[in-house]
Amino acid sequence: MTRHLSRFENTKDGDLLRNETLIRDVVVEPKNNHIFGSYHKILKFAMAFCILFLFRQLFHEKKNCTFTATRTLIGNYVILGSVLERKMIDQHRLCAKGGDGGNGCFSIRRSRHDRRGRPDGGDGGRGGDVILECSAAVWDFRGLPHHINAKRGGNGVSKNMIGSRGDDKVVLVPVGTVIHLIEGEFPSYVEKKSSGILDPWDIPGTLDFGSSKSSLQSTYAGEKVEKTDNASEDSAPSSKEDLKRAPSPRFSPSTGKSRNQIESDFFPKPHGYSEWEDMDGEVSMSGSECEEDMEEEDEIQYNVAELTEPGQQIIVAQGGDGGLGNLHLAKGSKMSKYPPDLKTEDASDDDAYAALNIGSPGTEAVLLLELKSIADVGLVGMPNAGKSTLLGALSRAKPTVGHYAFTTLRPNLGNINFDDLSITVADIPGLIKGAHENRGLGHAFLRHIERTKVLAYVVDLGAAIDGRKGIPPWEQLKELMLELEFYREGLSGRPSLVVANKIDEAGAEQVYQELRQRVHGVHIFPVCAVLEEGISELKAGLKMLVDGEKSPPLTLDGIVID
Ligand SMILES: Nc1nc2c(ncn2[C@@H]2O[C@H](COP(=O)(O)OP(=O)(O)OP(=O)(O)O)[C@@H](O)[C@H]2O)c(=O)[nH]1
Repeated sequence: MTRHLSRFENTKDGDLLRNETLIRDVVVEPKNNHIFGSYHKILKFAMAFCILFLFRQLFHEKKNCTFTATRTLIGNYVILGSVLERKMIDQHRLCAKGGDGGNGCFSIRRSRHDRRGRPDGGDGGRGGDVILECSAAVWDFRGLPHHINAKRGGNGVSKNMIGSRGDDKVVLVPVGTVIHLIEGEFPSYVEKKSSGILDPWDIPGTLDFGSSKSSLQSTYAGEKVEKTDNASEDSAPSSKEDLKRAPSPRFSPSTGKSRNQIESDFFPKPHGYSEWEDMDGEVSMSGSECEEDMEEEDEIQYNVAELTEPGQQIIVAQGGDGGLGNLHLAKGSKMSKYPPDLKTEDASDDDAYAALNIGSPGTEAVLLLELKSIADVGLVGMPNAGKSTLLGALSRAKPTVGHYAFTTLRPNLGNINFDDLSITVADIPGLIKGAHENRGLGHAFLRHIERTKVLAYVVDLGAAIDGRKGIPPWEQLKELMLELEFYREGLSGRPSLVVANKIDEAGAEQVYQELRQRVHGVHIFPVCAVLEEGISELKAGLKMLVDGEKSPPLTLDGIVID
């Protein structure tokens, strides 16, 4: 599937953000390693119980009971499996908080030769980041917690020892996760992991901003990615070196001054270094300006980032910087005199000192995660049209098939392999009239169609024959198209073909002939998904469309209805 992702990279939704950021060792959340984590736990438990029971019976040489126990074991597994199969969770609200930075240490090292002593307090370690990692092992957002907090950095210690860095929290999310920002800081892509020993002072960057907001382009994993237009337009340091020198602008609760302001009081700015001026300007805005910004941030910012490739990582909440130990505070600052003469130092300096000594809080973000499946072909049809059966016939996928509507509750993916190409096909839950108003499975269905390149409309030829109360295939087509258009204009205009399914049913041949007369332009493929008839022709038709060959699409004008 990875190979096809690049096809979406230039779509409006597919614009990616990236950042130059180093990342450290990570602790993977074991809970999310499998979509049905809890489901499998229960099954394992049931299996273990039954196996124990089996051994007990064997031990007592009761063969009849052994047979009963085996049957119970299989029965339990099947029943639990079907009961616990639940609806896909493809939307998730997440509150992420980066770990706070550790506090700097205040320590004076005295010796026989140096009675006055020297400062040797180490700095606090950085807090951990909250990272979302794209993984093919995860199907939906099941098991993903709503609140994720990364670990706090360790406090600095004497003998100039830096506090330990807080552990990152890495959670796995499925391929095709789109991130919307409700509140907080913009996420930033992790470009590469550092292999060496970690620097607790290493500050991951925010977004990589260039001179022109819309023309900014960079590479991620060998592919070109673009920053979305709605990304933040603030100025920020351009290189990692600058980022190290310019700590993130945060406010100190004790002094009311920003961390930048305090640090610039203590450490003189390098001559001609304009970024400091910019950063200061940004931080020292008036209260009313801050409030305005806060109000703006309350609105949801859609599609700030998306994860489309396994292994991609994004920092959604950054750890706070560690506080300075007294060794660093003394160096290069006004406080070169040590220990400080508390009588002569003024109170504001004390406050400022305390503010620098305390680690910064980690950033917080409230996000809305949304899953949009990525496939080359989307099978679109009314419930019971035979989409799941068709997917099984086209690929080796084994989706659930049932003679009742809404058997499919989540998109199933399958691959059609050709010598030179592999096509991903998604069987999407059935669509009913009013789906755009969230009827039936509504948006849960339509969302997944947005990402497919080619649409295969699956119609049931037997729906209205022999006095059945179903909808004739041409009307099915019209309703499907209207629902797509109501949901998002232009969605139905993608390359498409029509699959006339259930041709094996009595009277279906006449319906097929009528369908051909009523629907013009688009290619129609008669198939019997159950018996796998007409499948090879359909595969060839899909390949042609995915390859980008021109073919007349289905249009509303091309459908004739009485
Ligand atoms: N006679 C006949 N029946 C078929 C054919 N294809 C599918 N069916 C039957 O139609 C019923 C519905 O099939 P599904 O594949 O579950 O249909 P679906 O479109 O995935 O249904 P939803 O999950 O509700 O969207 C099942 O009973 C299938 O056996 C076909 O080619 N011929």
